Amino acid sequence: RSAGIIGAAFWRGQSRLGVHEGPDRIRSSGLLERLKQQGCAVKDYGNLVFDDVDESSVGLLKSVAAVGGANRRLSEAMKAVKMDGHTAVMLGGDHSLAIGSIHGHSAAVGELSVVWVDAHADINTPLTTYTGNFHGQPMSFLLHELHSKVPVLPNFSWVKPCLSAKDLVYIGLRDVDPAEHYILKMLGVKVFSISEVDRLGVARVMEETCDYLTTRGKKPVHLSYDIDAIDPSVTPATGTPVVGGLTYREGVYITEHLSQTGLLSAVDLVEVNPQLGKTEADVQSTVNTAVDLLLGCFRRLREGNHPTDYT
Ligand SMILES: N[C@@H](CCCCC(O)O)C(=O)O
Ligand SMILES: [Mn+2]
Ligand SMILES: [Mn+2]
Repeated sequence: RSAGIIGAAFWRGQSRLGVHEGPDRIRSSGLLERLKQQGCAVKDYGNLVFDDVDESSVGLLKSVAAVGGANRRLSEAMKAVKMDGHTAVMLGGDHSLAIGSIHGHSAAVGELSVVWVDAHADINTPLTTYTGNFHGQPMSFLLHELHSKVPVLPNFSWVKPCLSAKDLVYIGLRDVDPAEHYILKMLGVKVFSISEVDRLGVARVMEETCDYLTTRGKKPVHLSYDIDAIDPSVTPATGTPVVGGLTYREGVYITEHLSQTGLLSAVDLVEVNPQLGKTEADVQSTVNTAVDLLLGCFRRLREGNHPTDYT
């Protein structure tokens, strides 16, 4: 297995400064070295350089052209990493980056499944959002079923919907807007909210997630992991924390399980904001958890591991 790392130091999908420091902070905590130590080949594609575009708003929508431009650049980069044969790792940056990440992944592999691990559904449209923050809207640009609900926006005309609602599963939802809840119900999207995690346990959630996604054939899986899915007591350094989240153990189990399917083709790790930890320990706990989640995506098991070239 090999990992292709892309840093997307982008924050204009939301309004709290600092999330652009995520990629370098995750790297400096030893992600690449730890991946190599566990037998994974690693290629670091560095941090994307985003053109300066006007950050003007369109009505409530903030930094529209900047978000569209950054995601177009990311989409091109993701496609290139996948064409190079790696499992792609996109380090955010805010969750609006999932637009480019999933779009570029799909440009390389065609049809894919998405597992979205998050406290939030991020499925507002530009017309239902009440904050204007694009990190709450990425899914609306990606789903075929919502295409007619998304208005034409500057720097977004390159985005082509690339995901069907039946190929999407949410895990960890606990802060969903009414409009989002209506959309999820209307489209019949598969959701394992935190209540289902409580009711079923994470092992059953993952079994059902994988059964659901593979009934119509095995597609490459795109795991979009928002660090705020994890409980804020573990990962406080993030922009939209919500109490009652996944434990560290549940969070890592999700990645161990998906890694063992052999279908994991790209991972986003977003919304780590080093400026939002009250203490350095808060930041380190958040970043360490992000690194451990990513290591779990590349076959690290908590039971222990040894080099495959041992007999
Ligand atoms: N639903 C809220 C909060 C979104 C949180 C975004 C995060 O999950 O990436 C909004 O639309 O602004
Ligand atoms: Mn979130
Ligand atoms: Mn999110």
